[in-house]
Amino acid sequence: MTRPQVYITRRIPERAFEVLREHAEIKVWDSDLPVPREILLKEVADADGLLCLLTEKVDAELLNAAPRLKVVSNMAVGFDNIDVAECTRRGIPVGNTPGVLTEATADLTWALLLAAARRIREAIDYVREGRWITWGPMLLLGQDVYGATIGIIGMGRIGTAVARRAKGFNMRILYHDVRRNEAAEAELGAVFVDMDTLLRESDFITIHTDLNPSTYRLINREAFAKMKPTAVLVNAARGPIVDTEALYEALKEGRIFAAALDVTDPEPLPADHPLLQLPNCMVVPHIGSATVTTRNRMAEIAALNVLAGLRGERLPYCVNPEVYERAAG
Ligand SMILES: NC(=O)C1=CN([C@@H]2O[C@H](COP(=O)(O)OP(=O)(O)OC[C@H]3O[C@@H](n4cnc5c(N)ncnc54)[C@H](OP(=O)(O)O)[C@@H]3O)[C@@H](O)[C@H]2O)C=CC1
Ligand SMILES: O=CC(=O)O
Repeated sequence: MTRPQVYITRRIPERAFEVLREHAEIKVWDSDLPVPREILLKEVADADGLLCLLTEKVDAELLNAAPRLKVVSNMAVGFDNIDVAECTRRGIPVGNTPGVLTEATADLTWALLLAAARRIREAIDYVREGRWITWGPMLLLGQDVYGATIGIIGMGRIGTAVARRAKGFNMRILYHDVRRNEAAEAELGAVFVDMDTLLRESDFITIHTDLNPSTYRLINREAFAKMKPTAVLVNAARGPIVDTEALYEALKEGRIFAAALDVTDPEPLPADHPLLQLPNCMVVPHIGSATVTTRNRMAEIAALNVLAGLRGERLPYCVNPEVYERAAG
């Protein structure tokens, strides 16, 4: 019997190969850089399973090029790179990797929040550039975190994990979401507010929604105009949720205190982008889930999703479960 073919679009942790090797022929784009689109379109021609990353666009063109595809498995929790409706229409289940990256991403969010509040990037540059002459009463003054107000946009898994950490800093926790999260309210004393209140009252604003039509450029000029001049914005979700030009203006003109971004629009941000010239902006290269343990777990789940799809079983983590209703109906 011929074994199913799986295409993996990048060098990923070995754990994925351990899960799949016995059951499928694996072909991998064995590089740390994304597979060029034209190669990807050729490679999926005989693929039964696709294990991809958030850098690959899975759209009708790709699906047309992959007539045998039985499963698309994203090694990420976010799946805005995938045309899920189109996959569903074709009866293809789509998998993602929720939960296992929640704590790592919340940790990174807090690393950014603290670093932006206390101007750590500027402070490191200051020392490295030999400008450190003496202790300075007015040197590199930042914002207090302990006891401040945090506004969390998107109180899902990662938003809630960020709020748990905020409890340890004795913060007042505001949040906004499309629906209330009563569990987070009961556990953490988080208070559900409208966006206006969150923007006006928060000292720290962190973003943890998925990217969807309702969150695209949710943080725009109007939103920045409502924030405190001392506010710190952290985006650890998706770049296009923030209007980059509006952010640049707000930072440049001192309408907010600082921003720290794990994700950008465009992504990657070119090295000569004006945002990178601003002392009150800190950018890291989309490393929210980048710990050894977390990436191993993500690889494992992504592989288990592929395996289930190849076997015609329900994916352990499926973003379009309606695909099974269609199949049953
Ligand atoms: N920087 C990084 O490396 C990482 C980034 N991410 C990003 O973080 C996102 C969140 O992950 P996770 O917490 O696991 O996902 P969840 O689905 O648990 O949380 C997202 C929350 O955002 C809510 N939401 C959706 N639209 C809006 C809106 N317009 N206004 C307010 N809230 C909204 C969702 O509500 P509802 O469920 O009702 O739609 C949900 O409660 C991912 O989609 C991904 O894009 C994730 C991991 C790592
Ligand atoms: O951005 C990362 C993800 O898992 O989504």
